[in-house]
Amino acid sequence: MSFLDLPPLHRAAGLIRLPGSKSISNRTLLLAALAAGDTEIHDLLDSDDTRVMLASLRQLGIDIAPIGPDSYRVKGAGGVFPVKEASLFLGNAGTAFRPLTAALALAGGRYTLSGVPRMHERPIGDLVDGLRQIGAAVDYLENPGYPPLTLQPAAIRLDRPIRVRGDVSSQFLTALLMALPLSGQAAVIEMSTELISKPYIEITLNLMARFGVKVERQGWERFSISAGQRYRSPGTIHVEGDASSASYFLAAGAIGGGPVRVEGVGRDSIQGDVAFAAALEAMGARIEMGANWMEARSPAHGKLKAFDLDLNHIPDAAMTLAVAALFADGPCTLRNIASWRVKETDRIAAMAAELRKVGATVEEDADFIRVVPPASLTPSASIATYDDHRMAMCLSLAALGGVPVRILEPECVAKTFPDYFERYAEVTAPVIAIDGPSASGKGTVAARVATTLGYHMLDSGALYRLTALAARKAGVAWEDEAAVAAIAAALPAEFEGERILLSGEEVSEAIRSEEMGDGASKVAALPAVRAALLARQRAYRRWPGLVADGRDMGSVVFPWAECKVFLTASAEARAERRHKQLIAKGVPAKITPLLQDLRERDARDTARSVAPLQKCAEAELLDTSNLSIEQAVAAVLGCARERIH
Ligand SMILES: Nc1ncnc2c1ncn2[C@@H]1O[C@H](COP(=O)(O)OP(=O)(O)OP(=O)(O)O)[C@@H](O)[C@H]1O
Ligand SMILES: Nc1ccn([C@H]2C[C@H](O)[C@@H](COP(=O)(O)O)O2)c(=O)n1
Repeated sequence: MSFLDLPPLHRAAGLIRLPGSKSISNRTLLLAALAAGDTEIHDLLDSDDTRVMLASLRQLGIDIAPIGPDSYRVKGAGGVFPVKEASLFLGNAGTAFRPLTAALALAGGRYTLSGVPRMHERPIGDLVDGLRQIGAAVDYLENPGYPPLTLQPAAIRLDRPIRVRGDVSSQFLTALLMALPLSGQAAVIEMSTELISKPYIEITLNLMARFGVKVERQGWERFSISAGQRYRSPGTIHVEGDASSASYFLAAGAIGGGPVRVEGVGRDSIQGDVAFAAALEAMGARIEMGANWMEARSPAHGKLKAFDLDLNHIPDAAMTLAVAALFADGPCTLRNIASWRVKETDRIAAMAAELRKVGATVEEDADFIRVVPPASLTPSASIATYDDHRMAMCLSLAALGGVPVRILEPECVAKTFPDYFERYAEVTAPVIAIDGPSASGKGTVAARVATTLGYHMLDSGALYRLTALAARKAGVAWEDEAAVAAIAAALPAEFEGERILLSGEEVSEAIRSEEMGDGASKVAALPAVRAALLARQRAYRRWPGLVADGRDMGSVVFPWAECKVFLTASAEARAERRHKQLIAKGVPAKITPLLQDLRERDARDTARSVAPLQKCAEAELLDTSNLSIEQAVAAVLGCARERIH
């Protein structure tokens, strides 16, 4: 069985650009396919569930072309699927299965829809009942009330309101709402029970409106669509970041100190799960929010507070609260979450079982769960994930209790967040940032510290040197900001141990020349080049930790680094070191021009407008003019031991 061992984590701080929202991605794909005209969709989520929807729509004859990273052009079929007979396999993607069932029931073709075994255990009877009321020919292929399904052409009549239950899944209502405009007739849906997860219906109505179809809503009991409304492409749609995925990072910030900032959702979001931030705030976490971002930090004093909340409106993000409860100052109760029982797994039972493994006392019932946090978490729990992405992501937060945690079958996160664990490491792995001027010994010291601690290493100067070399090879002037930035953004560089490759060619020595050092300093002064290399540098932050050396590691790239060192030495000592280094390599060199060159480089690196070389207030100053390498290494290790838990 596959597994991932998370190390004990003590702190979370950093910045995450969220993947696209699953709910918005799959709704938008379907609406774009049903609309008249072409739609460009940008920032689409790339995950198992969206791949299922893309593949199904293509199978149904919809022309969908990639036009860039996470961007597609969908040629709308104007409400008529070109393919009239198909057998679709929809995995465990509820956001594909339910809406496609309704849309295909009105499409006048012969279709079968099936999924993985768990999908065949997830109820769909309420939706089928609703479709049958309007004359749709939908039949169960195995067990009544559950997929797989078969659909046949039928005459659709909308002469009476459709009565549908809303207390098992709001996706049934979403599916009907999105499909009914295909009939061209006036349609009315009346809820026969209380509707759960209302914010998901708001997403549906919002997106339908963007595609030109207006739904009149009377409370949450009755929905009307007037006759003759057709989907029309809005032209371009940008998918927001996923608010449910944001919950793991916000919780990490609330548990592990923070700040953890997520970009892609914020105050202007159409997703109900942004309300998760309010629940964290109720626990005492400090939350800040902008139009398109949210940020969480631990309470100013003491632990997170216990809670007793009705979480019906945020069923997915509520799972994250169940794990945050491990860090609360008392028992926490999550109410009105019966829908958890029919999700990817029975999430109430699964959550209870796994929280017990890390030491919590858990009480569960049909629609609530109560978590009593332990005094300290049980180390080395093996967490089962039930082929449920959210179980894996939520339970990863337990490691923030300073205990190792094993996540079994971690690949299940691919359903909505394929690189979740890499991103989680980017806010939780400890960082030692070593900045300083040229030839101060940063690289030498950083490499030895990394080896001693078993940490990863980032030589950020090498990226600027590689950019300068790549520009030279491409005949691009080092002053040409836009062209050099384009090179930096797509830098074909690989690091294989000591070997550095550019487009497959070894350049380990070539980038170390004084000329490339000078070129690096010049391209590094260009803001667009620095911006192009920022995310790439941050991606080096991996468990168990990172030692990063450069000029702006502590100030810009890793401002959250636990341990920051400003390593320096007098210009004379540095010129002498560089001289020795070059002579040892058999490169002829003279002290005076080296000293002159170092001073010029210092001046340029210090005076530039973006990310200048400077000592941050919180960085430890280490002057190595009169220190041996061993003494310098010992000093940095001392700082790391003191500042990293
Ligand atoms: N106390 C010391 N600490 C670190 N390095 C030292 C020390 N004394 C001598 N050196 C030597 O100084 C030389 C320059 O070190 P290094 O290349 O690590 O510097 P750097 O700051 O990374 O330079 P650059 O920024 O130009 O890459 C190396 O040959 C190293 O062995
Ligand atoms: N984080 C960094 C790293 C390097 N640079 C620039 C400035 C240096 O002159 C040049 C080469 O770096 P070195 O290999 O000597 O460490 O790259 C920077 O601006 N920011």
